[in-house]
Amino acid sequence: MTGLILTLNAGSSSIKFSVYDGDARLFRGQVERIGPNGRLTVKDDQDFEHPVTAPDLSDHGSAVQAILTNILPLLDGRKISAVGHRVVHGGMRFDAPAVLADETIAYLETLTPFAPLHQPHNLAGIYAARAAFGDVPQIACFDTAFHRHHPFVNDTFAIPREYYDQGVRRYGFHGLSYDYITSEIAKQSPTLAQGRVVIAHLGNGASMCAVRGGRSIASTMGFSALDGLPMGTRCGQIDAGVVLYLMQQENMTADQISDMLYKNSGLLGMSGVSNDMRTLERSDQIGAKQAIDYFIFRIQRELGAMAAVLNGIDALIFCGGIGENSTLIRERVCSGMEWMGIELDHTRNAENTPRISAELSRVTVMTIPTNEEVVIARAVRNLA
Ligand SMILES: Nc1ncnc2c1ncn2[C@@H]1O[C@H](COP(=O)(O)OP(=O)(O)O)[C@@H](O)[C@H]1O
Ligand SMILES: CC(=O)OP(=O)(O)O
Ligand SMILES: [Mg+2]
Repeated sequence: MTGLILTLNAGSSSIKFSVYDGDARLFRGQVERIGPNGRLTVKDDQDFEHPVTAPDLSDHGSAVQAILTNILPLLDGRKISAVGHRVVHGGMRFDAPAVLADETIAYLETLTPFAPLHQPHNLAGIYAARAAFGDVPQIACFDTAFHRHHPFVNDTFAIPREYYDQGVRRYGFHGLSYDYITSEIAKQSPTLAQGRVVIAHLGNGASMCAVRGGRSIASTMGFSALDGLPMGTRCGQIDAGVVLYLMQQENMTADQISDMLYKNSGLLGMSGVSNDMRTLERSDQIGAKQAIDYFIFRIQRELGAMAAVLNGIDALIFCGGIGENSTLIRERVCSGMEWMGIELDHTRNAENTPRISAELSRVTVMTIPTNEEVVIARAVRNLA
């Protein structure tokens, strides 16, 4: 491929992007906290931060526009020859990246109700890139693909079979991140790559994945990106009876419940303070403390479950905005897990070094910065 590759990775609260020339990354950056306090950063590969103009970062569509307006002038006239997108949901159909034909996009539109906080933003990026770059190949990389070969018991709910056949399954998400981390483990330790690894992707969205021999066995996320751990604004695992109660006794509509569970729950809903872990860590409000306590409790509980599913654990990897940066959260997750063979080295943990477990810890604990863009660019080079 002669031209440049643009990757777009729209999350629930951010859009990350990179520009690659073959394997070499030329630029990267992100719009963080999309909304009234959104912030755009653009860096080159020497980590030099370019000045930006970003008048409107109020929603995902305007954030994509701002990214394009700011990076295209930096390319010295070189053309973008392919665009790779993170797409959260690939449904039952995709277990690998795909070229975005009209018919594929139409299929992805039908999955919006499965991932309302993500899929529309991913599609907005696809439409914006089409408008900006015309016919250049566009490739979708699916968060669900990494998990598509879960054993049946980890793919189903105990409801009538017809719903499984319709696609009501435990898909799992954050697959690009898990794919990247798995490939990094393989580079750093071929022995661990063959082993039983639990990866905790703790960002604004958060999930954990059990990996054996490089393949996903289980995810804490299920049918939607609501399940599992509590997140910035999402509830995580919830008794279906609560949803029935809200409908039947509180007379809430489906839209109201959806808004509540996706946008007003999780760390934000519990704390009444913020969805942002940095703010919660600094807060002295009781709600902030309780929200963090619950976050830790659920991660530890799922860690036990993941280790059981894997028949033991050889490594625990932290990634995502919280996993990569919060010394406190990693410390608290590991504290009390000595029975499982986890022992932190507190100095290394405070330094965010890759290996943060103690020399004699039976389980290797690591912090590995995730990079979904590398996985997207890899797929574009293979398919475009
Ligand atoms: N130094 C830090 N300490 C604690 N939390 C942090 C730190 N840096 C970032 N975070 C948290 O990471 C989360 C965002 O993670 P990220 O993976 O970037 O989000 P997204 O899911 O939108 O991609 C926020 O809750 C933010 O507060
Ligand atoms: C699937 C998901 O939760 O993604 P994000 O962490 O980007 O919100
Ligand atoms: Mg993310």
